[in-house]
Amino acid sequence: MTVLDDILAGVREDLAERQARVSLDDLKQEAQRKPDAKDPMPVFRGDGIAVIAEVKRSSPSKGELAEITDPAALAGEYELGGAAAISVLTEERRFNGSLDDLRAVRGRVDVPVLRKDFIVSSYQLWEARAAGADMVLLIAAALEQEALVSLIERAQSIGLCPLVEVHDEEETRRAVDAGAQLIGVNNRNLKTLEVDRDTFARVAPTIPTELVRVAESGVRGPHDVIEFARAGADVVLVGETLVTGRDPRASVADLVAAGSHPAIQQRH
Ligand SMILES: O=P(O)(O)OC[C@@H](O)[C@@H](O)c1c[nH]c2ccccc12
Repeated sequence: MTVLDDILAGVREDLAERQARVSLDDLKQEAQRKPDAKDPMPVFRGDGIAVIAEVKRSSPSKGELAEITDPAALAGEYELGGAAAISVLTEERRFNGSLDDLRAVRGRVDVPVLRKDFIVSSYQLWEARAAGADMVLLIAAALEQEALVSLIERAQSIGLCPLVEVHDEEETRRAVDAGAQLIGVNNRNLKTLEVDRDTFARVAPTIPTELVRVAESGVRGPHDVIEFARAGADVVLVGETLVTGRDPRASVADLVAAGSHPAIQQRH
């Protein structure tokens, strides 16, 4: 059993509990009362490398990273530093996140908000929208092709922008076939939790140029932003470096500045 299998088993148990408490109809009604979702794609395709800054308390590989008593305040700092979007981990068991964190962040920032979780059911898409999310992560390694296709379509139909996460060329082919417009290459293998920063450079060339490419995990600072940009990233997604640093606003600003360096060739 891989780490991913183990995480997914816990996610399914927690999901079943929530489904027993709140009906899908009630969730849909709540989602429909929310303002329309914000589309992150124009900014992602715009000048410079966009930074998605993540609210991440813990991870299965490192345990507790930061206490984060006020996720909204942290997200506010990220936004002031120039983050193009905020990612909020909502998985509870391993990442110590919650949908309450996402709601709090949504209440504070104007930029798009990503629900970062292990989504296996359209119920979780409605939960995301009801909590005010604009984007959702869909992990190719966690989904059969049929489920990936239908979750991408369903997400789009309720106004959510799906970020489809891949880790190798085969998953990339599946994501492209499934109609993904926004593809994240995770430098961390979710089956072993190992980070290999060369993953992005290896996999990115197999993503069609008209799609938007996100480099995920292992971004330690401005130098890595420049490296991933040179390898074809339009966007970087950064968690640990920001939550463990002393000044999250300044850290984001440094990454954003690196991503607008004139030496970086813009693809879009
Ligand atoms: O903390 P890092 O190394 O900057 O990584 C952030 C993000 O990429 C990582 O949290 C992540 C990428 N894909 C995921 C899927 C599930 C949970 C977490 C993740």
